[in-house]
Amino acid sequence: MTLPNHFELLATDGAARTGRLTTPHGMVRTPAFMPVGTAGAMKGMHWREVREAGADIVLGNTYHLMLRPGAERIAALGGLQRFTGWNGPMLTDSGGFQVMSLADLRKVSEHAVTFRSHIDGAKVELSPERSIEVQRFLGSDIAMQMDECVRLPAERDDIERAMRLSLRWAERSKRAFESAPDGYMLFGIVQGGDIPQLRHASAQGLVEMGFHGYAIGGLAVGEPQAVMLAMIDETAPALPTDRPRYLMGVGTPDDILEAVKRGVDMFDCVMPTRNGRHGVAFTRFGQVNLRNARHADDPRPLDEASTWPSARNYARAYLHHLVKAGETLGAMLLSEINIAYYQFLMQGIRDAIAHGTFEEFYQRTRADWSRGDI
Ligand SMILES: CNc1nc2cc3c(=O)[nH]c(N)nc3c(CCO)c2[nH]1
Repeated sequence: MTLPNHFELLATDGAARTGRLTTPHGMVRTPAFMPVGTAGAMKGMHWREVREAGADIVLGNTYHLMLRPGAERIAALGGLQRFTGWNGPMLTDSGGFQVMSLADLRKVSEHAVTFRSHIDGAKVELSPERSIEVQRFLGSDIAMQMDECVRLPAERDDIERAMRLSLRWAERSKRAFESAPDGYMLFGIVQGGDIPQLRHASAQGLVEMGFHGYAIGGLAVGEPQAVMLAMIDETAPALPTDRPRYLMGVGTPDDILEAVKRGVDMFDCVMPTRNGRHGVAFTRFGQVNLRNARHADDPRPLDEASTWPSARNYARAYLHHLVKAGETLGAMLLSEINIAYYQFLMQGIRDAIAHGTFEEFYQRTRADWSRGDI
């Protein structure tokens, strides 16, 4: 059964696309970068700054929120937007990936994944039906199917087993989602590791079921960038052109530029805030590690032409001091500077595709990154 389409393609330039995704809590301009607010907060930032930086949509996690404070509790308090104060679109991941990377004693069966909470050791079962129920309680605008993501490198048998399980879980997730009100969306997730035939089989299976959008999963799990890009080349063309494509967990600015060039519309990654907390800034001219002693006497801001005040108004010497002193303000400033840079990059990408100048944008942006004189 085909699901309604809330995505509108506005322009294409080669395989790159720019569009608009309408959700119950607002519009999402694509290509979009979704900052990751895992446990209902953007670490080190106010939502006001996330919005001002240009983010239309943020990501939350079923795994974390169902364990603490609890999905039913968030529903009773009005849902994620009311609970957190972020009043825009939200996407929630289904939990399978986080179980495999965070929980203890986890076990995957046909029915569900079972695990012990990393918070209090309680035994938890997460089935496709429970994952969808949690995402409905959270009230997220875009829910993800429950899937199993295999880290790479992996044996073909294991990749195929997880891909076929994920297809069966896609079916169950879709059935559990059917009662959702109009406008709320469910995305399927393509698996298949680094094996083209399995990627095609997974994409075909999901498209036959029909979803509001399609994620490319099972990547950014340890494989070289070349393998990730090759799998996007195999998968994107197998997905409908009129529906959004979301590359999960990606990535660096370079990863994003390469994936947009191959037809990807949505991204999420913890890197901007995580690297910010570790003293690394993303700028138009590449990454700057403020922990490095070479910044100790440097009065220059990170980028005097930046659209983001904190990137223009603070000396590198001060940022270096804050980072070395472990001052909270250091993590806060670098988190907002990095989120702002990622959104600046996405705005540049959207404008370039809309004007048919993506190739020039791609070349100039990559040249700026490698200037190295920063
Ligand atoms: C950082 N790399 C990464 N690869 C991913 C791959 C997957 C995946 O295959 N499935 C699901 N449900 N989530 C994924 C996530 C979490 C998204 O932030 C990933 N994150």
